[in-house]
Amino acid sequence: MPTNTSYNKQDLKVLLLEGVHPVAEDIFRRDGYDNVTYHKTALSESELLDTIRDYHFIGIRSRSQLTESVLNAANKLVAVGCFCIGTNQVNLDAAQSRGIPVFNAPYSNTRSVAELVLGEMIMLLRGIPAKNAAAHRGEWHKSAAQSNEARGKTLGIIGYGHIGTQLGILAEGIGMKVRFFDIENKLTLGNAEQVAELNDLLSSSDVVSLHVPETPETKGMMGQTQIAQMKQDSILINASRGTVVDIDALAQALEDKRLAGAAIDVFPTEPKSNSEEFQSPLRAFDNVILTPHIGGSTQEAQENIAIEVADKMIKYSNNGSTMSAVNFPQVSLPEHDNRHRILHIHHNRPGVLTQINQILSENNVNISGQYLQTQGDLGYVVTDIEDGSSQTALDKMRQIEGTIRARILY
Ligand SMILES: NC(=O)c1ccc[n+]([C@@H]2O[C@H](COP(=O)([O-])OP(=O)(O)OC[C@H]3O[C@@H](n4cnc5c(N)ncnc54)[C@H](O)[C@@H]3O)[C@@H](O)[C@H]2O)c1
Ligand SMILES: O=C(O)CC[C@@H](O)C(=O)O
Repeated sequence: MPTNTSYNKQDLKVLLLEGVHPVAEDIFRRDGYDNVTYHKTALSESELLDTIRDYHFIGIRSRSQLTESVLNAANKLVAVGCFCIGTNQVNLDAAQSRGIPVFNAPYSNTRSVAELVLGEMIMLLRGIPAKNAAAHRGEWHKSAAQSNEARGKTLGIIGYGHIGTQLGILAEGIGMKVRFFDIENKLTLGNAEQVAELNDLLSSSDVVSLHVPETPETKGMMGQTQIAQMKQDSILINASRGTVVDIDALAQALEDKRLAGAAIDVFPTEPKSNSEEFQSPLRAFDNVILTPHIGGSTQEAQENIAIEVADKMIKYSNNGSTMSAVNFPQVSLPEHDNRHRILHIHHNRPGVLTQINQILSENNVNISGQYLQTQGDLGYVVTDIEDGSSQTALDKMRQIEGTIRARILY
């Protein structure tokens, strides 16, 4: 249901990129945000620099890079929606320091990734990708050589989070033994076993599958040394982030017949659009499944993501709630029917709350509810008020030292 706001929703411009599921556009329009621009592709940095200044909301997937310069140009930007899990394509600190929350969908496509990896693992253990490629060329490789059941084999999962755990359960369901390596101590599901050292996992697994985020520590974490620690004729799967595996080292291990195969969904450099050629040394190998970053691309996942992220952006716009923002203090707010709500975003320093309340008191504004949350250098104070001059109070709050932005909802 459209809610009343202090602004005209039709004046707020929404830019949806990278073919996010169309239900996102429907959700914005249904709530009264009629000014939606929808693109099937990503925009380059220079295109974003030209375009973003007009928009209040932007929805992207993993290709569009919201760098500090792009965010500098985004004068009107209120919030960013990443219609995916990963948020490494956004400079989160730069967004935070400008008071822009970034939302994502941390769970909606995890099952899709786990299912794809399970399928790839079974295919690779049977040597199907190479046999399939040969059959397409007219060759007939009827042989059981290097063709194995998954039952009884060991799957080593690196990163036992939302995807890693689901994969572990699915793999145990077909009789695999599951071991995992994670930097955190994790509650193990099923009969999975956490191992303390990465090389222990690598040297004992028939299949190694990566499910870590992109961080400084995971960049290149599967390099020449780690790949050399993997068992002879084992399989490497990466559907996490392209920077995690050294592709040249993997290509060399395949060339040397150290590994039996691989499945790679994410790459250090990915084409910006479907019309750009995909370049990779892995194209030379029949025993490698190459997929165009579609681990989470199912109808079910994309629709759920669109609903989740569009709802979060609209809720923030209409009501100020920031639940599950990845770079912002998280506040879950009740509706504010018949009350004005002032949102104040500031650098987290002592005395700001006192000054806000002083201003409200001096303007005879009666507070009916107040919420404060901080994260790092950012403070977020939400004040519901019943009477008094809210616009004057807002104008004064904007003068408080350290204020990044403030707005009012009614
Ligand atoms: N291919 C796709 O289309 C696709 C789709 C969804 C997610 N992803 C990517 O998959 C990855 C995992 O997603 P998730 O939802 O399971 O994330 P998650 O945050 O739930 O789990 C990540 C796990 O990795 C662990 N970890 C972090 N750093 C580590 C390190 N250095 N060594 C070992 N473990 C480490 C964390 O403790 C956590 O348990 C993310 O990079 C995400 O962007 C890709
Ligand atoms: O949809 C995408 O572009 C990214 C999918 C995936 O990598 C994610 O981070 O959720």
